[in-house]
Amino acid sequence: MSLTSSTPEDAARSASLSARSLAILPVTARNEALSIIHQALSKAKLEILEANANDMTLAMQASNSGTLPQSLVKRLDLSKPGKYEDMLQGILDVRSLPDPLNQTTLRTRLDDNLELERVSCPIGVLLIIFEARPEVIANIAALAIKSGNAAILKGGKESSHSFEAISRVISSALDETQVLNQAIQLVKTRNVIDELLQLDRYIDLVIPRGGNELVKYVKEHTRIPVLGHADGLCSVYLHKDADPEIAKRVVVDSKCDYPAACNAAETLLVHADVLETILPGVAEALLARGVSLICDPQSKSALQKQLPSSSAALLQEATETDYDTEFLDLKIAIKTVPATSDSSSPDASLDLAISHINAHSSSHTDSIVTTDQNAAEYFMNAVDSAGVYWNASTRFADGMRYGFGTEVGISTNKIHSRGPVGLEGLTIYKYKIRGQGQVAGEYGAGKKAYKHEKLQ
Ligand SMILES: NC(=O)C1=CN([C@@H]2O[C@H](COP(=O)(O)OP(=O)(O)OC[C@H]3O[C@@H](n4cnc5c(N)ncnc54)[C@H](OP(=O)(O)O)[C@@H]3O)[C@@H](O)[C@H]2O)C=CC1
Ligand SMILES: N[C@@H](CCC(=O)OP(=O)(O)O)C(=O)O
Repeated sequence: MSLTSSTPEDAARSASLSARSLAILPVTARNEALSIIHQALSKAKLEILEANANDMTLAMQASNSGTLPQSLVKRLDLSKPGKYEDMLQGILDVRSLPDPLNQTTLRTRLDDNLELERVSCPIGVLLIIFEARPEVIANIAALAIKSGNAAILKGGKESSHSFEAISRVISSALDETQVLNQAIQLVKTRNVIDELLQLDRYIDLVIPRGGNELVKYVKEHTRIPVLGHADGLCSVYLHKDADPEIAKRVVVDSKCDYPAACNAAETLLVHADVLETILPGVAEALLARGVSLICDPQSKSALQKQLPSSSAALLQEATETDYDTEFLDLKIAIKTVPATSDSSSPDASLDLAISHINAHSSSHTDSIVTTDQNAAEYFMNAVDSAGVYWNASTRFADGMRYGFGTEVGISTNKIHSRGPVGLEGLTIYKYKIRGQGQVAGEYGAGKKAYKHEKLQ
């Protein structure tokens, strides 16, 4: 990993050259590089946590003076129990996954001794811009190396000490491997991004992971394909026949497990029939975890009837913008889905919930709680999001939880990869033809015919 390429163009050019050599390294060499990085990061834990403590001191000062959101401080904190170990485990998990390269996904006999094959391969050079979450650098470095891609990384400025310490360790670890040091490049400041975005001759894909503004900015300033990982405005919908215990578990986990994450729920949709039956238990559980409930008039009046007055006094009133807000905090906007019937639809309320989600969510992850399998399958087919869940927390949207080892982030793009991006999301394919001197002009009307036989 290079910390010091002299210009953005040098960084991109050398990354591009390294990508060529990485693409043809055997999986044993790529895995060995991951083992060496893992050992180095394990050994350097104290040094890295010290650097992270420096970032945290500055971030907490800024947060106390109101200039930095709490959600950013939470993401930045690498000392939270288990976080460092999860980062290390992610590297080992990626190492144990099957090689994503050179996998044949199609074979066709075009004619005798003329075979077509589709084979997975790396994308090339990735430019990945992400938030101030220090462990992401190790996650992405592991995925990039295993998938044979070079990567240029830019983390959030608040994580600069942690980022530099982790980069230094990965950089000297790479010197002991067959992966060229320049395959993973670091850029430290945002002012080089504009120039990198112009280098489409060297960079093959940009992955901006952060707020909508970042993704929009990148899309407007480059000709390089962009795989946006934008905000997560995730919803949970409690249908009329939801199981009350499942409703409580799913909603509380979706909101409270890690409120600063993009896969935390921000909106709770509730069928009108269960406002006074299931919602109160869910609301009490959320209030007990310190969540502010921002309610529409129907849900507020139902809860005022059902909750003790001390809890009812905590309810807040929603405005329309609350249903378009990613709080990243212990807050949730509650909206009632009217109990309605419509002869043209078997379940008009379900359609209303789906329409709300398709209009207001960020196509990241949305969940329905219901005991009705048909309603659940209908919801999962009709909601246009990267993750659509039934009776499960939105917090499952994650590469580690999907068995991808770890993730680059969660793509909110529709192509080329959607949801948590792991090794498969970082590969593309090429077509190989093996022939014996055949030419295209031999085939066609009145000439030889193609066989087009599917091969195993
Ligand atoms: N879908 C997903 O996988 C993820 C989504 N998110 C979303 O990200 C948001 C939180 O992250 P937040 O800290 O606000 O992230 P930001 O979008 O503010 O920043 C993320 C990164 O982008 C850089 N950046 C921002 N704007 C520009 C620009 N115009 N030009 C160049 N670089 C730029 C920042 O640089 P600098 O720090 O130097 O300013 C930082 O490195 C939430 O909405 C969350 O849901 C977060 C993580 C993953
Ligand atoms: N997939 C990760 C969260 C990904 C993510 O975007 O996180 P964040 O940077 O906190 O918004 C997880 O479940 O913790």
